[in-house]
Amino acid sequence: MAKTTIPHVKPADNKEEVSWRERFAALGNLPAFFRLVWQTSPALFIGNAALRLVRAAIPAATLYIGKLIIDQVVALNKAGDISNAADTTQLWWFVAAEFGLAILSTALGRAVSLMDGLLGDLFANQTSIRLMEHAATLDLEQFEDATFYDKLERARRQTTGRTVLLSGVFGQVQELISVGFLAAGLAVYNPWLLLLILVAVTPSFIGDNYFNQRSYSLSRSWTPERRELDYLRYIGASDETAKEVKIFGLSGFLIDRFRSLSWEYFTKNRALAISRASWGTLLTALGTAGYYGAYVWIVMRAVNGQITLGDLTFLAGSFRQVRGSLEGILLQFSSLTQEAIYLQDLFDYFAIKPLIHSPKSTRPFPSPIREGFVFENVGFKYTNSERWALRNLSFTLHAGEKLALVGENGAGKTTLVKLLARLYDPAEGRILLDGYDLRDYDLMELRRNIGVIFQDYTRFKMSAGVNIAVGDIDERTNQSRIETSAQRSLADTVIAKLAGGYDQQLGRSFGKGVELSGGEWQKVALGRAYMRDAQLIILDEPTAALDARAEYEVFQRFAKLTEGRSSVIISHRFSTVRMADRILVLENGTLLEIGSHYELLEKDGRYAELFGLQARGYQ
Ligand SMILES: Nc1ncnc2c1ncn2[C@@H]1O[C@H](COP(=O)(O)OP(=O)(O)OP(=O)(O)O)[C@@H](O)[C@H]1O
Repeated sequence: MAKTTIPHVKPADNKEEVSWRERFAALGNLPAFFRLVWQTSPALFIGNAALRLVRAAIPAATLYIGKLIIDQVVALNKAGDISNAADTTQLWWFVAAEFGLAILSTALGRAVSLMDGLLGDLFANQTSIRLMEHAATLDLEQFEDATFYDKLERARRQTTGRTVLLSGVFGQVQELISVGFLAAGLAVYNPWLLLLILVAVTPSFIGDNYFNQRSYSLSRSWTPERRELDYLRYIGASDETAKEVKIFGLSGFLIDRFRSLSWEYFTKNRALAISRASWGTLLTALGTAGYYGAYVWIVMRAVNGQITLGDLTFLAGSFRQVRGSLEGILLQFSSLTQEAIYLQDLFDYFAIKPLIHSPKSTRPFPSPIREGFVFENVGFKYTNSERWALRNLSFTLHAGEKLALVGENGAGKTTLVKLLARLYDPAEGRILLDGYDLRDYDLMELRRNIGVIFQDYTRFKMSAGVNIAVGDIDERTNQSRIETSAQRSLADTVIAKLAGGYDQQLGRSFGKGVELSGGEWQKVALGRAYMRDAQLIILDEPTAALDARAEYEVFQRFAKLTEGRSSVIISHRFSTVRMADRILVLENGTLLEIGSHYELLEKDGRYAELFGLQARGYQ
């Protein structure tokens, strides 16, 4: 992926107003933007620029030929010999030339918008890919941060509609060149006309800038609410939520929230749009008055015979076009700075750097792991929380050991697992692997050696085979490996019942997808653990949805299949937990007890209490 160096300005995240200085500074993003567009397709980029250049010369040329035609007609009239074929040859050549220019202009216009469209589509695709690539490098913690999500959301919106900016800037340059030609013609007659035009368009330029700024600020400050609106629209009409929305009768509640939030946004936008339209009309009228002032002056000169009729049409036409083009340029300029500020959001997102990464020089990953993982006084706090999720945690997960984590909801079990996989780094203390800090190893290699199935595993709306293969996606075409993994996790019996077998689309979102039961999904997800040839396998409540027989079978197999490897199991079922070599009991993020099932029963502490509670429940 090509590297892009960027941000020039950074409007503070929730700031409502964007100053003029910031708007101009945001234009500094344009070179980086054009680099991205150039990388998208150099051929389309050059083609587009070249065609626009040619097109820029057409208006002045057309007007000038128009002037020649009129002067010629007047001259022929004066001579009183319009029927003389020899004298009209030149006239018809001029007409033919104007006709040719008109055709050329239309053809070029079509070609340019075709190229804009193609380039825009390609650019949107490539930016989406970059967006996903960058997301893959970021930390889990960054995804859990609401302001990050707002940035991501704004960046995502940049991936479409960027053709506006693209054709805007190209069009701007094209217009400027056009105006250059026309203005040169006007200046020859009277340079003051140019000044008059500039004065005439200034009020509407200032007005437009002001309103663009307000509209950007409004849209920016409403990013969280717009995200909420999207979310409400999604949960109000989605297969995933339909069940609960119906049972609990939530649609009224969701619609009310959507209605009030969207109405609030609409009214703010409407107020802005109305005042923009009113001021726009007034300020443009000022410009029109300026134009007619100049027009009167030109007409008077023609009446007095100071300029020819051809000159009159050329000047009036040029004047009208220069005014229109200048107005367009200035208007575009203000929306251009607005687009450039939006662009800042995209670049801001790309500028977010992950905090968890591999060190410059890495230590080779032990194969096999000899000593195991050692937690030394580990503490961790989520950024958006005041509480320590884990604190003063010290224990060893020996190589080849089967460790179970037990604790009440919120005790910190999942957090511990996330630290092992370096989804987060400890805020205090450290985790060692075979004597060295986890941070000394290559991050990808560490993750390759650890297989984790989380309790909230993802149900990919893809084929059954892919849903297992995600455990080691490089092996997705290795059918026998997928099937073996499925047998080990009991997913094979689930898949045998599917009409499409391993190719069966799961989930109802696409085509002929079928939905699985909770336990069936869990068996499929468990298969991922066996796809991965990991040295440490972690199952976070992997059997919560399984029936008693399936759970028993899964663990019998799991014990056998993880022989010689380390494993961590989180479970609230003591029938599962007791099979572990040692059990670690967590409470409020701290270690309460650690030992084998029998040791802990003998100790008669919290584990014995919880075990007794559950056992009594079955009596
Ligand atoms: N992403 C997060 N951001 C902020 N706080 C979090 C986050 N994830 C977990 N927590 C908090 O950290 C604490 C430990 O959570 P953790 O998920 O590790 O508990 P657990 O023992 O796995 O619970 P359970 O048995 O319910 O799965 C909880 O108080 C929880 O509210």
